[in-house]
Amino acid sequence: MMPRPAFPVGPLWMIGCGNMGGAMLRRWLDAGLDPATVTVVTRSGAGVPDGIRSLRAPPVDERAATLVLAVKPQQLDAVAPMLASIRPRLLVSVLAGVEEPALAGRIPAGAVVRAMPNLPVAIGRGVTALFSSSADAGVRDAATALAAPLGLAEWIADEGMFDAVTALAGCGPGFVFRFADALAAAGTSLGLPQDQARRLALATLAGSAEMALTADEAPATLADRVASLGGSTREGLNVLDRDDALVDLLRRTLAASARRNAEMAAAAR
Ligand SMILES: NC(=O)C1=CN([C@@H]2O[C@H](COP(=O)(O)OP(=O)(O)OC[C@H]3O[C@@H](n4cnc5c(N)ncnc54)[C@H](O)[C@@H]3O)[C@@H](O)[C@H]2O)C=CC1
Ligand SMILES: O=C(O)[C@@H]1CCC=N1
Repeated sequence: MMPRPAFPVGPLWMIGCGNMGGAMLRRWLDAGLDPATVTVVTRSGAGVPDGIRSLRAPPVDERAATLVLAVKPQQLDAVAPMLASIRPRLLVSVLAGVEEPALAGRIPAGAVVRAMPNLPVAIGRGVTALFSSSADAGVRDAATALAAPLGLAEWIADEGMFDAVTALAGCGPGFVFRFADALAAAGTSLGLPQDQARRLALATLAGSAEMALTADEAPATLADRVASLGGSTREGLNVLDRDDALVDLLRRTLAASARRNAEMAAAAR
């Protein structure tokens, strides 16, 4: 296995540390990020990992080399003024929708990287999409080094694709968790005890995903392998496939999320 790239040299400040910031930071610390180089700035002080300096305003005793912005898009204008004179080498924003010029215009930095992580980064099995208009190799290496311990990291060439990537991978775990519940509920409706149905649903999802990730064949081929001719899986697949029911449902699901990302982008322009 390739050695993981080293974390960028500190100090690293994280602004906002809720569901996503907290998941990323905990994973970075597990992966060897030096806690002494990290400062978290939040409104409430809640949710900051033990052993990390937690403040309500940016520190005055150091300058951030890397600034990770992890507040909600709607909170950007509340935090931007206190960050406007920091001028970090690298600003990494995980804000859905909010575009690079909107970030650079509010928080001057050597370079801006948009990152779109998802919740499984907490266990190092997430997806992080990255975009920057900067071609600087140092900037790209630093962002890649931050994303690598979180799971799969992919650079996106066109910022216009970022709302789509966000809908698929950023929001995706929410849809998968909902699917897991629906699969379990469907099992319960056939008579299985609720806790057993949930265990079976989650293990089935995990095993199928792992198998699809490592298989040489496409998921469609794997589905055909489950569906024996004249058997019961085919009957079930016929329900999902009729009039492209599942594909259509997911198309509308992702389109709704992408639309909301575009609205948040427009609000921040
Ligand atoms: N939750 C998720 O799965 C994902 C979230 N994101 C992005 O991550 C960002 C954060 O989302 P969540 O973590 O879910 O939200 P959250 O509400 O859990 O966390 C927000 C954090 O910002 C802090 N905050 C709010 N106002 C502040 C202020 N004025 N000054 C300092 N800190 C302040 C809060 O104290 C909290 O720590 C969003 O921009 C979202 O688009 C991106 C990908 C996935
Ligand atoms: O729901 C949201 O707006 C964020 C973006 C991706 C996942 N959560």
